[in-house]
Amino acid sequence: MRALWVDAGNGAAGDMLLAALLDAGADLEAVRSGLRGLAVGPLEVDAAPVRRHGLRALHADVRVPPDDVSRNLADVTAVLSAAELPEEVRAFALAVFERLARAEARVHGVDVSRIHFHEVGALDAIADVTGCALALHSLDLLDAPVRVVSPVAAGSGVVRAAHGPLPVPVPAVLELLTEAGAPLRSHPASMELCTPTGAALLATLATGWGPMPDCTPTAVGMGAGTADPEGHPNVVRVVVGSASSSSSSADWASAELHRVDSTIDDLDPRLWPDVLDELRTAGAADAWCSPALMRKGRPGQVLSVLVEPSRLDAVCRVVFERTTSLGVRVSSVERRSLRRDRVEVDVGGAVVGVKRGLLDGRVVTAQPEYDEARAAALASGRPVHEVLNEARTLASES
Ligand SMILES: O=C([S-])c1cc(C(=O)S)c[n+]([C@@H]2O[C@H](COP(=O)(O)O)[C@@H](O)[C@H]2O)c1
Ligand code: NI
Repeated sequence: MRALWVDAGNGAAGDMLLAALLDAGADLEAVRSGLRGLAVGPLEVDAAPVRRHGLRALHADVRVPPDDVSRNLADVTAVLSAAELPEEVRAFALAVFERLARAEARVHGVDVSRIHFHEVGALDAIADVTGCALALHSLDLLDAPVRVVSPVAAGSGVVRAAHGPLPVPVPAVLELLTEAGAPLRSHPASMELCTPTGAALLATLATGWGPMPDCTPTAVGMGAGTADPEGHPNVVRVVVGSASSSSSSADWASAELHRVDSTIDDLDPRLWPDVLDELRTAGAADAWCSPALMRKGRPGQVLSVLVEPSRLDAVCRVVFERTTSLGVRVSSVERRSLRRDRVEVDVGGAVVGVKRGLLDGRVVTAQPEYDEARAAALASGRPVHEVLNEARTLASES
């Protein structure tokens, strides 16, 4: 079973990831020819060996025509939709830009439809993202069930961007990594180590976060950034291999998480939705409540949270600060997640997205996005359950 581990312990940027994947054996010609299919070019990429702190690495030189267009998500989607690309490559690149758009929307406090990418929608970002998608495709990793990313170093200091000076980690990076439940790693370098494009790529490709999974490596890639700071090698490492049975005995990803439980019978019930939201913001991979009958026959809730080890303290802090809990139980759990994808189906002329769970190459669950099914039902005057059933059937067959 194909497996990928990305070592982002010195940060990550789009061009560094592309270089690392090329160094691990991705076909440069396939990347070049895919980029030629984008109508905004010519987008050129070359790769050359460099040394960073005594280590050999590959540097990707991505060249794009002069461009001062400010693009929004619809513009980037149009570019990618019109391009001649393998469908999985297009879907991956679109997913990266959708993540970027959601993060930008939250950072700037506007609706996703109204965000304008500045640097992150520029041609070099489009080339980096599409190039990484093509490189992952060439390494047969786009649907690999095990794709783990190490704790990410985001850096510190201040960077000058189109918005003016931004604190590092830049806001979009923190949003992207928080939404994805990524563990962060502190790093001595005072510079931007992880860029928004790098964070969006990591978040989209990661099926899990943590140390290298049990695997037999077949290739290693070192991707260098342009900067060569004095204090550390500015590189991303990737390890490509096959996952051994202990990391995942079937077509699913495995991750070691903590589970935090606390029984609570005296919290104002109106506060629960905000508590669950705050836990997710603090890095919870999942958070929920289940009703329980407690001491003295009082109805209460068992609050349960799944969280990466590096976010455990932040989650416990939210439980103690935002609820009436006086103590939590922490245990270790293994989470197994089905490989999943998203397809879009046409139900009576309306597009409905469907999330599918895959096992051994088969679709075992297909769940239409309720809001999209509801909109399609309203537009056609059909009952929602009929639209849901049709979307589910179409997605299971596609
Ligand atoms: O383009 C935009 S809107 C933008 C937003 C942010 C925020 O954190 S908000 C940061 N930046 C900076 O742009 C450069 C380029 O980023 P790439 O991901 O394209 O390499 C980088 O310094 C970001 O911090 C841009
Ligand atoms: Ni921004």
